[in-house]
Amino acid sequence: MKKIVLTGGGTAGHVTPNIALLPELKKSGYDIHYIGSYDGIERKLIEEFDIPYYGISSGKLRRYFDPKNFSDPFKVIKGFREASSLLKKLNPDIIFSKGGFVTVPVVLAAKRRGIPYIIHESDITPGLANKIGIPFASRICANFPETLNNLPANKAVLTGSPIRKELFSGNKIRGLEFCGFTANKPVILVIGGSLGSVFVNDSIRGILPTLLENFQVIHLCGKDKLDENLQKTPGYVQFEYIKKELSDLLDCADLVISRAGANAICEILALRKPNILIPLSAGSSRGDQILNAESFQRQGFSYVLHEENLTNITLLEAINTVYKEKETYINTMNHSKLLNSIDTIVDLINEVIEESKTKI
Ligand SMILES: CC(=O)N[C@H]1[C@@H](OP(=O)(O)OP(=O)(O)OC[C@H]2O[C@@H](n3ccc(=O)[nH]c3=O)[C@H](O)[C@@H]2O)O[C@H](CO)[C@@H](O)[C@@H]1O
Repeated sequence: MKKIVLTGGGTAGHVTPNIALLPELKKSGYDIHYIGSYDGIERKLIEEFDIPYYGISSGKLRRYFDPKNFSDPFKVIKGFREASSLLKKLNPDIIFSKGGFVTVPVVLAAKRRGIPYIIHESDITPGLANKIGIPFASRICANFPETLNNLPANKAVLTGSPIRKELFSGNKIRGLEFCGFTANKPVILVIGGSLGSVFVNDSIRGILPTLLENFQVIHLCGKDKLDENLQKTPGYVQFEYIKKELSDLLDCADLVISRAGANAICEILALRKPNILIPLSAGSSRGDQILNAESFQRQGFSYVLHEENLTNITLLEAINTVYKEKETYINTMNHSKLLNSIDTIVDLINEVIEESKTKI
């Protein structure tokens, strides 16, 4: 039986593509193991699936000053030792790394032990963790065609991002019932990224009374970001994070307002949802979401509202415009080609294992 270790974590965007691969990997007969951090979101998300999970120490690598910069490198070294002894014990045929800081010790340990690994990059420009692993990776999967320019041509493959199959089988009625909504008013689904976004939350809550005159609002606001004062507002529901009901909520949404995390926007596109993207600003990140959002805007899939331009007025205008022009957006999205990412990635995994056997 072939053995694979999946790794990725820190935010859900570094985990849900791994989850999307699970059914196909199981069908292909893989013995699947997961390495994540001791207490990251990946642990909670993976624990629902029947696969062994191993926690390791994880330290963040930052490009800016933070007192933790003194302690985190030691965590990475500890994580490397832990990953190395885990890989010795598990002896997998291959590792699939979805990115996030916890993957750095794993891919470095894989390199040391001569275990081949594949990296997947969801964003247009590779994140720091993936950049560290790229030079020794057997293949690098890219989500955006633009990313190929930043990757070694002999290893880069355009695969798109694996999307969980169950997201395509949502049910509108179930979604409305789950929220206690009626079918009389259109529904806006707000997704502030997997961790939630204070900026997006405040922006939506700031226009809520006006919004609720014409819409019902489902708000995925992130852990510890519920607003108790709004709990009983008719036509408004808030959740910290939604797992299995997400497909139903997406199905009943007439419009989605979202951060521009690479996975969320690919899911929104795949489900043909008219959308407004509010990318995380360059001041708080490397600017990856701005590039993701601008790519979608150029292709006519999204209306983009940058943080610096967002006011109550511009947000309401954006909502009214996109809702009015929703058919145009849907038509444009209908012309986008959905890549068969899951099958392509599983084929690549098989290919790299075969290659590694011939090298021995
Ligand atoms: C702050 C930060 O570092 N954000 C990065 C992070 O975002 P983040 O983790 O938010 O990633 P994405 O938006 O790409 O993916 C979020 C995933 O969580 C799922 N989901 C979300 C909310 C919910 O309630 N339930 C649920 O299942 C979405 O369906 C999606 O599959 O990784 C992305 C992919 O590398 C990057 O583009 C983002 O810039």
